[in-house]
Amino acid sequence: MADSNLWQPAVIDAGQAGGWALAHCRQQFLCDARGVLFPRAWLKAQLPQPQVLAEHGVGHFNGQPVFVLELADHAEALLPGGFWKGLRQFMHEGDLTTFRMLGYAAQVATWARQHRFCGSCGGPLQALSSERAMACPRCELHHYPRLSPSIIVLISRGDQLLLARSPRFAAGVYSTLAGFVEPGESIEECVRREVREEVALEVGNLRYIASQSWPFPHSLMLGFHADYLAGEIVPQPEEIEDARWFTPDQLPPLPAHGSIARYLIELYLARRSGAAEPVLPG
Ligand SMILES: NC(=O)C1=CN([C@@H]2O[C@H](COP(=O)(O)OP(=O)(O)OC[C@H]3O[C@@H](n4cnc5c(N)ncnc54)[C@H](O)[C@@H]3O)[C@@H](O)[C@H]2O)C=CC1
Ligand SMILES: [Mg+2]
Ligand SMILES: [Zn+2]
Repeated sequence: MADSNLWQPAVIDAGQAGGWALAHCRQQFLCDARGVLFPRAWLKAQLPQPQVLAEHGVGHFNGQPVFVLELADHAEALLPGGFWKGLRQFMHEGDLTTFRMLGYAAQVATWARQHRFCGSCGGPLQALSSERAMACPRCELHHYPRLSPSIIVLISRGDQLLLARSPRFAAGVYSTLAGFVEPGESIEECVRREVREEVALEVGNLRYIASQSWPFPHSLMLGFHADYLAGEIVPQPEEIEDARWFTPDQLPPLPAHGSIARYLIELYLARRSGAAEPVLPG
């Protein structure tokens, strides 16, 4: 279980001195033998100035302020004994408090990297100290962190579950269907559209189950269960390599523990068999 008192997100002015620093670049964090948090003044003294594209206060760890530095590239020589470690690896290692802190810092840092200039007028942006936003002094537009709502759905037909493979998955792994919400649609419409697009089936009786922040790089997963209504599976070319009905006693390799995909599958199996329900971390 994550200790919610140990890590608390907050907006902190980067003009403030002291605290700890994280160094991020494209979903990876700089580490050394001591870990991922560095004394901030010390770390900044090690880094050549042009390396630091942005700096944001992201919250408090154990009561101390934490800042994230977005670095231009993955140079390891920046730090004696330094190496880069991916956000996914932190997730797999299972230290939930650290993963929540790094997931949040990665989203802020990625957004900061991509919002140094105003997308409307092209002028340089400035961080606000009152809220998490980049403001344009020239045209007064405020740019907020980017979130991409995405649906994820477990479909069942009697005793069977529909699971599918994307070519991006690890060998052998099958998962629930997922996809980004599009402008103008409700999340229920999104579930029906994604299922139609990816496997050409019709589903009904949608039940919202749970949500999960998915910082790869900025998704918010909205998890559903749906019943099969009609159709034959036709996998979407390019997106879906294979999709099949599986019975609970013949399941393929499943997505990683901690993912909402895994949770939706395990929750359904637990409810069917009367076993203890799994817990979605977060
Ligand atoms: N936490 C979990 O258990 C799982 C999370 N996911 C996440 O769900 C999200 C959506 O799943 P996919 O099947 O990849 O989506 P999808 O079925 O909509 O297809 C992906 C395609 O959508 C387009 N796209 C990329 N970013 C977009 C955005 N922000 N808005 C709209 N379209 C975009 C691209 O063409 C991309 O190839 C991804 O972030 C994925 O990592 C997916 C499965 C499990
Ligand atoms: Mg998809
Ligand atoms: Zn502007």
